[in-house]
Amino acid sequence: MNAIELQGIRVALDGKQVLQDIDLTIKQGDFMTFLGPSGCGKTTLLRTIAGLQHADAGTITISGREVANGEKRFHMEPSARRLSLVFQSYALWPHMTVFENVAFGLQVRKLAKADIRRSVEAALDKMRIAELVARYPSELSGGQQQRVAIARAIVTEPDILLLDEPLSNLDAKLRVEMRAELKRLHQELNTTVIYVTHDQHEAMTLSTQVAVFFGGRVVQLDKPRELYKHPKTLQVAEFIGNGGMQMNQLEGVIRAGGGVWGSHRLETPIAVMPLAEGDGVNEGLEEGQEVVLTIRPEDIKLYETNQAGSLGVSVSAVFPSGAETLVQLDAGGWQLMARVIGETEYEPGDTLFAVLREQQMNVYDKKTGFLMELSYATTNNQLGESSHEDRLSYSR
Ligand SMILES: Nc1ncnc2c1ncn2[C@@H]1O[C@H](COP(=O)(O)OP(=O)(O)OP(=O)(O)O)[C@@H](O)[C@H]1O
Repeated sequence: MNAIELQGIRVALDGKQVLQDIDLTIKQGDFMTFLGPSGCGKTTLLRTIAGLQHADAGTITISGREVANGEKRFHMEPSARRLSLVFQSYALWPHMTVFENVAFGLQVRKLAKADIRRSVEAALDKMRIAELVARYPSELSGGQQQRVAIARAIVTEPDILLLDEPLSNLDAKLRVEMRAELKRLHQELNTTVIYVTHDQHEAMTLSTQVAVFFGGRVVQLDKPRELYKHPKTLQVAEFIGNGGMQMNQLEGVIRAGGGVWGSHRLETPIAVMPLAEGDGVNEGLEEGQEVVLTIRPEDIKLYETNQAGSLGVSVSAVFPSGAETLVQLDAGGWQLMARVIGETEYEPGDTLFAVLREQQMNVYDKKTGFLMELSYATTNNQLGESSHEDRLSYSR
């Protein structure tokens, strides 16, 4: 059974449409992340699922039960939806001990004292903070407070756990630690989790599914790996490419018999991809169509000797970081970043040969921003065997 189904959800706040026709299915046991820039509606959708915000239109079904219907003005109380919400601010009660904070939700339900104690201890154990049981929030670090907030959310054994940027108030080291804790917790509890963040790393490392939001719409729903490999629009590619996950962008143009990349403002193209023809392949391409190609640094391989289809480049800067080295390259005036595992001996000014792995390139229509499905005439891992003479050259 699906844990949550959203159909046609619309929400306006202060006369402004904040969510527009959201359709989304979240499966039981998924770790679904709502990812997107600030103000795109992630929190509003989370609050709408929780029942803290009413949908103007659309339906929400949780575990097969309709909990909201905008058209019918039906909105089930948040407490009846069997879900728990953890906010960015931990919102612990300062005058209560850790035990009392975590026990509160169970006391409201008037459970037996012995059962409450057992459940609270189990939740604190899961969050690895059993020893803090008698402390007050003011005696806890930020990370410990967030663990208490999560213990409080899981103690009621909700079907669904909603987490709104729960790590954003923590320092970098604690964030990494808590990320691992959340992953472990999800695997252990097998609860459906919805997680809001604008941090791509968090989304990639934690989620089973990611919904990318822009302007109140879900623009892509995918597994993290797919999202990383094939962003459906240039906007998504650029967003995913921020935050340390660099993405190279090259402008190009479609010419008869080939796609020409990185050449838009250059006399000589830095790369030409022979496009396959016939049987409807690559139909609809227009001569002169402007495109943007993206390729990740790890998909550019560097060689010291000339390779078939390689590109002559010069090293403009080297950024070692221990496990890997980023090498900035100048390709005929175009800057590219390549990632090399470990350390390198390369130095600025060195001449190298770069091979762009064609299967890992994404090509977008510059006008619409949508990913294009292109088939190339060569399927080897390199640029193709085209010699420089074969390349279609044109001037600015
Ligand atoms: N109570 C409100 N009244 C009016 N507009 C609101 C209200 N709450 C949010 N908004 C607007 O709705 C839009 C979506 O806000 P929301 O908080 O859902 O975005 P978000 O993607 O979660 O952003 P962030 O990552 O900054 O929290 C924003 O433009 C915001 O200004």
